[in-house]
Amino acid sequence: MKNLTLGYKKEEILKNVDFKVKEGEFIGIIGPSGAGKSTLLMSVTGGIKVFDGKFEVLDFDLNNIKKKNLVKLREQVGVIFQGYNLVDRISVLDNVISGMLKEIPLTRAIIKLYKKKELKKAKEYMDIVDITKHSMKRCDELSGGQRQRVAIARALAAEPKIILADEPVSALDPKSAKKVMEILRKVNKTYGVTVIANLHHLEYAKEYCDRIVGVNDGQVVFDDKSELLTEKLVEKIYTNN
Ligand SMILES: Nc1ncnc2c1ncn2[C@@H]1O[C@H](COP(=O)(O)OP(=O)(O)OP(=O)(O)O)[C@@H](O)[C@H]1O
Repeated sequence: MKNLTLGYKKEEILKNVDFKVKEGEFIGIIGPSGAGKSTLLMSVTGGIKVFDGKFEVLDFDLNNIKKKNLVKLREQVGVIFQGYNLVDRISVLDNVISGMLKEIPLTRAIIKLYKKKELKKAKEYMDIVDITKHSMKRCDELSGGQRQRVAIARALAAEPKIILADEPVSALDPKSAKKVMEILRKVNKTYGVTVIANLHHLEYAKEYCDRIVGVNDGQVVFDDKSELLTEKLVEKIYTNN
C-alpha cells in the first residue's frame, strides 16, 4: 500500500496509508475500536473500495482488478473470523476437507469420496492444530478454541499464501487463546504462510507477532518490531482523537 485511501461508499476510513508486508511475516494489527483495523485487514481480499493510492497484493493490482483475478487472489488468501465460519452439522474432517474444494469436485465432496492423499493432507492439517482426535466429531460439539483451530486447519487446506485472522482469539478464554496464537505462529513458521491478525489483546500481539502495526483513526501510527513497542507508544496508539 502506498499513499492508500480506502473506505466504504463515499466514506474514507484509512487515509494515506503506507504498508508493506514481506512474505512469511507474522503481523499483529492493534488499535482502538473503530480505528480501521478490520478495514485494513479485509482490504487484502480486495473487498474494500480504493479511493486513492497504490495497492498491490501478491502481484495483483487492486486498483483495477478484474473479477477473474479477484477470484485467483482470494484462492490464495485464507480468512479466519471470531465467529469461526465453520459448517456446524458436519464433522471436523469434512470441514477441513471443504477447504480443499479447489482440488476436490463438489460431487465427490458431497458423497465424501475422498482420496488417500486428500485424507493424508487433512490429517497433517488437523495434527498441526491438534484436533485429530476429534476428527469425527461434529463442529457444534466442540469448544470455541477447538472450533477456531478447525477454522485454521480448513484455511490451511486451501494452501493459502496469506492468512488473515480478524480477532481470532477475542471470544476465547486465556488458555484457549494462547493455544490458538501458538498454532497461528506454528503455521506461520512451518509453512511460511504470511499471517496478519487483528488483535484486541496487546499482550498476544507482543508475545506472538514479529511485527506490530498500530492503527488510530484511519492512520498507521506505529509499524515496527514487537519488542520496540513501549508503553508510551501504546498510549499513542490507543489515544482517542
Ligand atoms: N461495511 C461497512 N460500511 C460502512 N462503514 C463501515 C463498514 N465497516 C466498517 N465501517 C466503518 O469503518 C470504520 C472502521 O471500522 P473497522 O471495523 O475497520 O474498525 P476496527 O478498528 O476493526 O474496530 P473494532 O475493533 O471495533 O472491530 C468505522 O467507523 C466503521 O463504522
